[in-house]
Amino acid sequence: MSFNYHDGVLYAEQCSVAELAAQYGTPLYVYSQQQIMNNWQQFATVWPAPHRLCYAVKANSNLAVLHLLAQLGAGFDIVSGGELARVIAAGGRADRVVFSGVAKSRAEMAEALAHGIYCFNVESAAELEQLNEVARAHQVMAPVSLRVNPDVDAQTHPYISTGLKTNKFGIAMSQARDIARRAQELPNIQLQGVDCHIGSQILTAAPFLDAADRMLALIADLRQDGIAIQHLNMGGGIGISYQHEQPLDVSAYLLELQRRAEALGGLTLMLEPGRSIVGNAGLLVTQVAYHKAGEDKDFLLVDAGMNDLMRPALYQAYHEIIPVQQSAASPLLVDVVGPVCETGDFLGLARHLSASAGDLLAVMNAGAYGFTMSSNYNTRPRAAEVMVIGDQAHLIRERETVSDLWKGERIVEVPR
Ligand SMILES: Cc1ncc(COP(=O)(O)O)c(C=O)c1O
Ligand SMILES: N[C@@H](CCCC[NH3+])C(=O)O
Repeated sequence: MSFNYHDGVLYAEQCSVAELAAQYGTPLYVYSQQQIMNNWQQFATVWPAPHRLCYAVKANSNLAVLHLLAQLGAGFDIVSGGELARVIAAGGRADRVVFSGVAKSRAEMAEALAHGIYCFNVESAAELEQLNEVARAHQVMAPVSLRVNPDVDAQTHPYISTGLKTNKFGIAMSQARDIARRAQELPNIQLQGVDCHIGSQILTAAPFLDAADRMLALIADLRQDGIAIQHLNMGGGIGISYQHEQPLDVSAYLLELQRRAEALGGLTLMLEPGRSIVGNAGLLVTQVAYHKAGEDKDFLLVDAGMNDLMRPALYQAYHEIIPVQQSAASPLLVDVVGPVCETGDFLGLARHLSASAGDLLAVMNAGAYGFTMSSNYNTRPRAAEVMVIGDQAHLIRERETVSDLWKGERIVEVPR
């Protein structure tokens, strides 16, 4: 791991987290470049070409993170025109981009066609028809993968489960053959593959392999219908350890996927990992503003809130919270809560910590869906982000200033 204690002080690679907080202020996101690279290699070493890894940009879309992954040879899974623009700005290759999302606009389709992306992961019959129209208007062929909903239970939090037929995502398995046939008929659609994504923070291989079997059976059916399918994209979703969970063995999963796909033959495999690439490579540093002794329990009131890290409030997600400077004082039972005016504004409940005003805490495993889900609620500027490379720290996003937050707003005079 790239975050370790030395003489009681937390380090990110060879940089003291306390010194980073002193230099850049808090709340502060700190990422380890080495950890991102290690996570990437874990996939890349067992995934020989032509198989392709498309990093899910939504997990962490900082340009420095995207640039690093582009240099490592990554493709990118995007869900908006904004994410496409980020990939391009970071030096990513458009021809390695796959475009997911249930409600792509015409403008987003046109933009992605102009850049020559690898394919659109199409999620409905209506989207397919619209994409054909947009491609025809631009006199190009639109490369397409059909995102199918395999109806498997990913056994994860209901808000991040996407592969059940009650979820909004993907084309129902029962409609996939008809829609594939329609794709063949449409003059500006080039059907290349099929994909699925069953959910996120999945800790066992079983739901993935169950989905893979269903997708492979579909590919066999489509081929029987005379429809050539060249790739199978199994999406992202590989979980990480936030508490003491045992995550699945990535290489074993990838090898088993390859083994099952080889039985069918002629398939390029793709994945869209997000969290498993950046999740454990980031932490959020926050400073304790006050210690409040309550009647029933104590609170540590800190300067990071749900607007900085939304996962605890939104999913009751657990993030380990540790002191930046270890102390010998005996820990107290506390709720670690933010400054936002919401009861759901907590980073951790019922934790054993000894910390007082001015002390720094690190919220661990915050590299994925941390900064990207942050907001300006309560007119709070978003945190700065720092990338650590060995003993060097690089400011990769400045803290917002308050006046940034009303850019574009207009005062309207009240009629007299
Ligand atoms: C279509 C798609 N692909 C990939 C991902 C990345 O998932 P994860 O970060 O769990 O790997 C997501 C998010 O859940 C997604 O919706
Ligand atoms: N945002 C979720 C992950 C899933 C999002 C993408 N489908 C999280 O923080 O865990």
